[in-house]
Amino acid sequence: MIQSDKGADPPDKKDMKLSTATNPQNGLSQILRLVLQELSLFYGRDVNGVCLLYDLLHSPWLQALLKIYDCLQEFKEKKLVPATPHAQVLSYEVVELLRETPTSPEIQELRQMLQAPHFKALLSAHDTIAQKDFEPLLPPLPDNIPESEEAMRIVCLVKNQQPLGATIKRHEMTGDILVARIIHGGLAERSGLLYAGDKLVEVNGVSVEGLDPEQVIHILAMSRGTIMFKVVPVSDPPVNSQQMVYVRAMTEYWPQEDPDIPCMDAGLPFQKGDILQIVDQNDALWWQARKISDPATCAGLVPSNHLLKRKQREFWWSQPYQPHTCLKSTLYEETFESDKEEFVGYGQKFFIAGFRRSMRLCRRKSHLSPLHASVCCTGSCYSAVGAPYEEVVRYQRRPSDKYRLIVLMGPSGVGVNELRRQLIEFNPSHFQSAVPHTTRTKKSYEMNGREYHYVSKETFENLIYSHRMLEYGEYKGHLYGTSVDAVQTVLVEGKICVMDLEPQDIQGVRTHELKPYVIFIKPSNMRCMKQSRKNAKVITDYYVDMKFKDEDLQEMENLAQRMETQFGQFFDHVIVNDSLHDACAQLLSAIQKAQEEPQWVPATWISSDTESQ
Ligand SMILES: Nc1ncnc2c1ncn2[C@@H]1O[C@H](COP(=O)(O)OP(=O)(O)OP(=O)(O)O)[C@@H](O)[C@H]1O
Repeated sequence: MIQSDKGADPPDKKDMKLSTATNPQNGLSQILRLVLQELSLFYGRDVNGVCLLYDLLHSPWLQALLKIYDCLQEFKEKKLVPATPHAQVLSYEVVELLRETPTSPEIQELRQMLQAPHFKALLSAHDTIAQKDFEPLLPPLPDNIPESEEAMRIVCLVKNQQPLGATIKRHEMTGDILVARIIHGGLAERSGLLYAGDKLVEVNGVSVEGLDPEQVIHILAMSRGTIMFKVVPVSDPPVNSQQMVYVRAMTEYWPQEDPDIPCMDAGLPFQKGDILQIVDQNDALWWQARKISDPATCAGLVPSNHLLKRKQREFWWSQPYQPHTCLKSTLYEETFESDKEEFVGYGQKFFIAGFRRSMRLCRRKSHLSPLHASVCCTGSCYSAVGAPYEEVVRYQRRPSDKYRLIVLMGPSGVGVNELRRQLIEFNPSHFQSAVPHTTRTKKSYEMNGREYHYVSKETFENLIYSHRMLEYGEYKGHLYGTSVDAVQTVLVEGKICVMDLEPQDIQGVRTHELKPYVIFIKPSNMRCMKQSRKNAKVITDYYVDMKFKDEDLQEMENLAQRMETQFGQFFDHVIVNDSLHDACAQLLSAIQKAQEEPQWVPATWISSDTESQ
């Protein structure tokens, strides 16, 4: 026990011995208080810098700092001495006092008690303990530490169900076992005790010298509870100062199928369209990433952009030649020269542009035309060697911004047009289609700019070559298509433009100007489709009122699968069109979210946005 030596000082000396901190004359806090008082006199006047100085000296952090300083000063100046002499003096003085005092039975009893062996033993025990120093006793440093000796670090980690979150490798030249990388969010990283580059010397007391990394991993795998590493720390631990980057996976990746991955168990599998948070790009070949859908888990290894591109290219070259990968339905292959009603929207409550019966058909048929191939295949078809990751950012449309273009996509007959029509009928002042262009001549009952924009073939082709056509096709010798300007006209009016597209046209609309939100309309399973499409009619240009056959439904399902496999990375939302009522409700809600809630969009859309402001 230690205590302050207050009792030893005469009362008049006590004040002097008080710390400068508690002495009201000398304490720093007191000095500061006086300065503040002085300053407060000038505070109201316009003296240069006084207010700033006053505020600074008055700041709570400075006050707190001074308090700590004062406390430390006070503590420093208190003479803390062991209690031993004190206790001895006390017992001696009491005994002396008792001797001098006239004896009485009570004092006699007290004297006996104080002189009793157990009381003496108690005082002696107290003094012995008071003399003890309870600070930990460190062993003396050996005098003969060789200069070449490397500093070691002992690291103990308690292994639970999760992996350690570190990978090891053997140094090519020295054969040392090194920590290759520390996985973000893993046990090793959270401990803050192991770094990439640390040299393993022992694991659980077993020397790793001469062992293969696999043997070391085996030791680790067999260990339960606490694992003790003896490591030679890396001289310069790597610092991850990189910014977090978010990317959309434009391809899929399965670590189990990749023989090149440095550690298969540490790999992160992902699918097209997954949003990944890249947490570490220090390694040129292997990045560390997390799925944003699963942020709590520790990161995993993914190939870097450069490496994945290389892998894609190698895979692409290893595939047999395919002339074109555009998707094409076999549902409609014949042509039927009839003059039947052209607009599906005809005969309804009001006319809706952009619902020409053959619009989707002509686009599908035209994808093999030389004109389309010359424009489309240069860049708009997603090629196998396209960027494997697309950097994305969170985008929240401001109320003053134009609405995002809504793109519906799906296999023939799934209900893309039906849903689009229902949406526009539900609120025609809010949702609208763009008026398409055509090279055919205007009919007597039509109006330029209502059913179509009627233009010459030359004008139409110029629009295509200048990339102002979002989609187009040839049908019965005439060109049909939707231009960027037609979509912009709807958006500028403050309405939501809803259009349908073939998947191969998707790249053309993905611009910062339109910021499209792509909704994939998917068929449900065959059993449900048979039920829900019992009374539905296939819309073709060669049969009227043809019912869906099983083959049609099967074809639809197959095509939907191919679309998802090939273009799934572009889909922002997927709706299964089983019950039309439910699908409409889901569509409305998805569109509302797209316009009002933050969404992941390509980073280039936003940076070009800022530039244009
Ligand atoms: N959920 C549904 N339940 C029942 N019938 C539906 C449903 N969705 C669409 N249909 C019907 O299926 C038929 C085909 O729909 P729609 O014309 O919209 O297909 P599409 O995807 O636009 O394909 P295409 O462009 O080839 O015509 C229409 O008769 C439509 O009313």
